[in-house]
Amino acid sequence: MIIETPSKVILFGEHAVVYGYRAISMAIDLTSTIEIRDIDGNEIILNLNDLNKSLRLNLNEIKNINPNNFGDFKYCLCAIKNTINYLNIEPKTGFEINISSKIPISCGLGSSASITIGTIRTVSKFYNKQLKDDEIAKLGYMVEKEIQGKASITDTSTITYKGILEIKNNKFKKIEGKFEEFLKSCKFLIVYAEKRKKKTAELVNEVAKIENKDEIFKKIDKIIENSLKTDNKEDFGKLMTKNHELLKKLNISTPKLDKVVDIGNRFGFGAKLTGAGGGGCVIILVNEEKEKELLKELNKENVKIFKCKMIN
Ligand SMILES: Nc1ncnc2c1ncn2[C@@H]1O[C@H](COP(=O)(O)OP(=O)(O)O)[C@@H](O)[C@H]1O
Ligand SMILES: C[C@@](O)(CCOP(=O)(O)O)CC(=O)O
Ligand SMILES: [Mg+2]
Repeated sequence: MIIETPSKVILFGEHAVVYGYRAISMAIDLTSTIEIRDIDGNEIILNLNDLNKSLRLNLNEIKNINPNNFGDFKYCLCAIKNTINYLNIEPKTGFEINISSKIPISCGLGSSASITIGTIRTVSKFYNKQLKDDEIAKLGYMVEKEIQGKASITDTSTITYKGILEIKNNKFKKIEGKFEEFLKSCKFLIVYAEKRKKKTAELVNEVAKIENKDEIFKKIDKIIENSLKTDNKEDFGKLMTKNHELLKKLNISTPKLDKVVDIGNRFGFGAKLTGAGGGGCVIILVNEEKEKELLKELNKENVKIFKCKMIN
């Protein structure tokens, strides 16, 4: 059995959302693929194809492991463990899981949440249990929280329910109607600017220590309130850039991210870093009249450009 799972991009509100403030996020068509098959014996074999890493463990170990001791395997292992415990089954059949992904790892596009939700769907189906999306999203959120320490439902909910979500107080609402139509008419570019040196967990914990963070988060919340009322790309882009300026005050931007955002401002309607920051990706709202110049400038910067579509 093979299951493909999307990733996400945060349009506004990363970090603030961890503290109950608003965020807007969108599921995108960069996907991870998880394959599961039964094997003889009572083992679990995990192959992380992109990282060239494999792990074998005994089936009866899984229920009590501490995933945080397993490096890059931790999201996948925690998802397997929590799913088996939630389903309340005694696993008897061994299985092998193969993970491969088109989502650049640890750069703000929710690769961890994609792997987590994909693993939960795969393992529950393997045991012939049909989980509802609400159960899958909840299990996924518990995994991100367990590994990150602090987390919001943003990534796991967006990847489970797809489309565009508004998150507030750790609850979500699907964005539909006029604002959805406006967002669908917007062309976004996702630019992988540089490798991120830190994992989301570390960045979330660093932001937690910033004393005036609530003041900054309140300003971000106001930006989102205004963005929800607009149907003008120029205004929307300016709001994205304003959000970026506030993220800089949380010390999660870098000179490279700022440079790409600057190009996004000069040749597009606006731009901001997306996800936990500290490197990784920038999202740019394209001004189609200047798209050629935008791409020309970006191509001078040794970046990778993803033209992603929203998945619903
Ligand atoms: N292709 C993959 N194969 C295996 N594990 C992955 C893969 N992509 C992501 N992960 C897991 O997710 C972690 C990165 O998560 P995180 O730091 O939250 O970054 P992101 O912004 O991409 O979600 C990796 O260290 C690894 O544990
Ligand atoms: C920083 C945060 O708001 C988003 C993190 O996204 P990512 O793992 O960088 O894709 C954390 C969260 O919402 O759990
Ligand atoms: Mg993540």
